[in-house]
Amino acid sequence: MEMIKVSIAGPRGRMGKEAVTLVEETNHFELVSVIDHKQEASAGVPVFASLEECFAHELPDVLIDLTTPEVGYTHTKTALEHGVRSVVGTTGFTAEQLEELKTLAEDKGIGCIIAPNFAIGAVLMMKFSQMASKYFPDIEILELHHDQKLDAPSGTAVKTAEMIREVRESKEQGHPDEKETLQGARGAEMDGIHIHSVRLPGLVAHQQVMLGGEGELLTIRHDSFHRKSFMSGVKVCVETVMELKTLVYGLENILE
Ligand SMILES: NC(=O)C1=CN([C@@H]2O[C@H](COP(=O)(O)OP(=O)(O)OC[C@H]3O[C@@H](n4cnc5c(N)ncnc54)[C@H](OP(=O)(O)O)[C@@H]3O)[C@@H](O)[C@H]2O)C=CC1
Ligand SMILES: O=C(O)C1=N[C@H](C(=O)O)C[C@H](O)C1
Repeated sequence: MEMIKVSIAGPRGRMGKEAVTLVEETNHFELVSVIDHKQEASAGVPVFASLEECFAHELPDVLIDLTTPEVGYTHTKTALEHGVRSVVGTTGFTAEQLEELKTLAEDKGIGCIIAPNFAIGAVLMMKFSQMASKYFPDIEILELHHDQKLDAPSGTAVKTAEMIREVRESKEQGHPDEKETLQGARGAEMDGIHIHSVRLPGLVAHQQVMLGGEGELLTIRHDSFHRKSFMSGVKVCVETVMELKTLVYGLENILE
């Protein structure tokens, strides 16, 4: 297999550290640089304070971005403008930003993968929920994460609701006259699906999709107990993005 040169943005972060280890331990990946705005990372490769400085030094084949919503969007855009493929785990992008980045990837004719969840089990949980929603259209999503997470709802919860929207008629759920006596009690809402976000120390990344029917409840749940759970997905994305000429949003679209 041909060697793939990789740069990682956010190498000191919870996900970034795991990604550095993954790239270092994969024979056909080579870590060529990291981007750390505080230049505190010790990765044994050049550390750049910005993506522009990094690209001026050497263009990698693939940028892995694991930063924050604003930084991740800017990095992905900058990478595409420089003709560099990106694998983006960072969540919190708007639909408009995704559309803009897709147009840019296609204009440049290069690959980009934005995957709100790299865990294979989480992708299956989303697919199973999509399948089940045809039979149980009343759905509430409960996502639970560590208390350092910046975005709510999680990218996974948003993606789950989007996938369900592809196969389920729009639906008002709950009593038509229901009123919140405490704002937020019914959570956020996407296409009638209510999304509830829990943030607590001790949690990693968890999601439970509850589908209610007459006299029954189907619960589909996934738990990531360790961030290693995301790394096989990152590896597949780095390999696959080399072959793409467009932006793919969601790991489910590249798994066989
Ligand atoms: N797709 C998936 O499967 C997963 C996605 N995620 C997503 O990945 C992202 C990162 O999560 P996580 O690792 O937990 O977060 P962390 O806060 O642990 O890591 C983010 C890192 O990015 C750094 N950073 C911020 N700005 C810049 C910049 N301009 N240049 C370089 N680095 C920068 C931060 O540094 P500092 O703190 O010093 O500012 C920090 O080290 C989030 O959006 C999260 O939702 C998380 C898990 C799985
Ligand atoms: O911030 C996290 O931790 C995670 N973020 C992603 C999301 O927003 O869905 C993926 C996973 O849930 C962990």
